[in-house]
Amino acid sequence: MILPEAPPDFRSGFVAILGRPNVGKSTLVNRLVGEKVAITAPTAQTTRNRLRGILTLPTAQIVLVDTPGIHKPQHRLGEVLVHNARRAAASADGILFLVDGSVEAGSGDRFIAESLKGLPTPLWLVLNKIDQRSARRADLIRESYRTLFDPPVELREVSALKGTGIESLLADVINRLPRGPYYYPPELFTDQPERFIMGELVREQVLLATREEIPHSVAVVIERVEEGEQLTRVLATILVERDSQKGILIGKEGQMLKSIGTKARTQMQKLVGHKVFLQLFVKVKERWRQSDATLKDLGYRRED
Ligand SMILES: Nc1nc2c(ncn2[C@@H]2O[C@H](COP(=O)(O)OP(=O)(O)OP(=O)(O)O)[C@@H](O)[C@H]2O)c(=O)[nH]1
Repeated sequence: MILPEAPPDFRSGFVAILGRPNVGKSTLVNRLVGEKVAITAPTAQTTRNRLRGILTLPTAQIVLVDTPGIHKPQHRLGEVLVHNARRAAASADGILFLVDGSVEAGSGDRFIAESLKGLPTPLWLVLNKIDQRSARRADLIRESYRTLFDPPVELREVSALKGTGIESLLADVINRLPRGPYYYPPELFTDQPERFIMGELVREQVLLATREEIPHSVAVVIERVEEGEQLTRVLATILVERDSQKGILIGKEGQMLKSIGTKARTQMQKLVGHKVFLQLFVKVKERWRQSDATLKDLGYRRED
C-alpha cells in the first residue's frame, strides 16, 4: 500500500462509533464518509463486523470504526460482538457514543456509559434522530442523557439521516485528532474488500424484506465472483438456521428471493459500476451461530 506523505499539520486518527443496536451508527458512518460503506436496516443488530469507513480531506483523515450495537450478550455471536466493540473504543483516538435522541436514555445506554467511564479518549455523546424528536420533549430528553456522565461530556445533536449537525460535529472531531500520517490511500472509503460489501448488500435486502422473522440467523456467503469488462457474475448463498426460515426467504413461487435478488443486484451495480448477474441460493445450516468454526468461516473473528 503506497501512502502519500502527509503535510506537517495534517490530523488523523481512528474514531469508534458506539451505541445500542439500531441508534443509527451505520447511517452516521455513511453520512460522514459520503458513500455507502455500511448497510442499514430498521431491525436491530444489522452490523456484525467491525467495519471502517474512511474520510479523507485536504487537512485530515478520519478512520471511522463502525461497531456492532452493544447490548448484553445472549449467545456466542453476541459475546464476540460486544467484546470487539469495547476493544475498538479502548484503542481509538476519539469515541462517538451515539444514542437515540428522539427518546430518553434507557438502561442500555447506561450499560455502555458505564463501560466507557475512565477511558482517557475524547468522547462525544451524540444524540441522533433529532428529526424525530418532538420539540416539547427536547429538554427532558437532553437532560436524561446528561445524567449518564459525571463529569459531563460534550453533547452534540444530529440527524444522521437528514444530515443535520454533521458538519460541525466533524469539525469538532478533526480538531481533537492528533497530528498524524495517512493510514489509508486518500481515494479509499472503506477497508473492506468488495466481496464483503457484496455479501452485506444481500444481507441488507434480506433484513429489509423479512424484518423481525429472520434477521439474527442470516449470513451470506459470496461463493464466487467473476468480474468481466461489462458484466460481473456473483454467486451467493444465504445461510439460515431452520427449514421454516428457508421457506420464508424463498417465498411463494420464489417471489421473495427474486425480489431480494433484484434489489441487491441494483446495489451491487452501483458498487462495481456495471451490470451484475446475481445468483442466490438459500441453505439451511443448523445452529451456525453457536459454532465457532462456522463463525470463523464467515469472518466473525474475535479481535484480541
Ligand atoms: N429518523 C431518523 N432515522 C434514522 C436516523 N439515523 C438512522 N435512522 C434509522 O434508524 C435505523 C437503524 O439505523 P442503522 O444505521 O442501521 O443503525 P445501527 O446503529 O448501525 O444498527 P446496528 O447495526 O443494528 O447496531 C434505520 O432505519 C435508519 O434509517 C436519523 O437521524 N433519523
